Amino acid sequence: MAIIQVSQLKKSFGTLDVLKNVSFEVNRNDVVAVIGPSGSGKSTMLRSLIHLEQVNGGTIRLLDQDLVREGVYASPQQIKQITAKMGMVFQHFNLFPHLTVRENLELAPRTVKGGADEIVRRKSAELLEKVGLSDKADNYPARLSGGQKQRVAIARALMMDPEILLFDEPTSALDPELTGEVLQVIKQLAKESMTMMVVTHEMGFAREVAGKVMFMDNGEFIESGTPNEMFGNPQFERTRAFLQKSLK
Ligand SMILES: Nc1ncnc2c1ncn2[C@@H]1O[C@H](COP(=O)(O)OP(=O)(O)OP(=O)(O)O)[C@@H](O)[C@H]1O
Repeated sequence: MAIIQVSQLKKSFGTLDVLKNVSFEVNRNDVVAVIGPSGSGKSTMLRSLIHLEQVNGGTIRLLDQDLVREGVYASPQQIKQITAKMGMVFQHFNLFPHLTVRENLELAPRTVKGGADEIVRRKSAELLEKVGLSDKADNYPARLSGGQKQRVAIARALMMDPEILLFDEPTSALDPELTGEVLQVIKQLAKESMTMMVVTHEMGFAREVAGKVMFMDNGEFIESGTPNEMFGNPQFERTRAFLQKSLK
């Protein structure tokens, strides 16, 4: 069942048409890798899904509710309610530098959801264990490696029990030797059937973990298919040309 349904999405920044006509669906439990050249609109598409960008036209239906239908947005209250079921992980982590790792995890559940202290504390401990960072709970982000920061960011997103997780180039800011630990956490989430869209330049990850790969170019999805189709089938010419160029 499709829990992300997007049709004819359009987004411009001034005179620059960044999303020209974006349509796609993602089913529950799918892991989708979004690939494509720099500037093609991948981040803007992802940010539009969680209402960090306001689109100029088209429809985004999430978990059977319209965030925006033919360019008309739901009420602020409905938008809040819909986007509360989604989590996002950013390229540059976006952790609060003045809060410890544990406080980063617990801030939103306490303030937004008004969670009981003990339950929130238990959950943050569980999630830090899940991402292998139990011993860093009282550290400030500045004391962590990039890979550790990104694992904290993932744990923080999970604190809100999202039904959909969006990742915007989660390993692009990391030294190559630190990408593995982050990809491992995402792989584990895939095993647990989390619905995920991952904008990535890591073709190995797309091949290994994603059930579907979507190739965006110039504000549109041009080709999509299973990793085997996309990376092996000459029919997907545009993707193949992009891969050849990006491997050079
Ligand atoms: N807030 C903004 N204001 C003006 N232009 C923007 C803004 N955000 C993005 N753009 C422009 O929109 C285009 C698409 O950007 P976007 O970040 O979505 O591409 P991308 O495919 O994610 O690229 P990359 O792989 O380099 O991250 C780029 O030309 C970018 O400069």
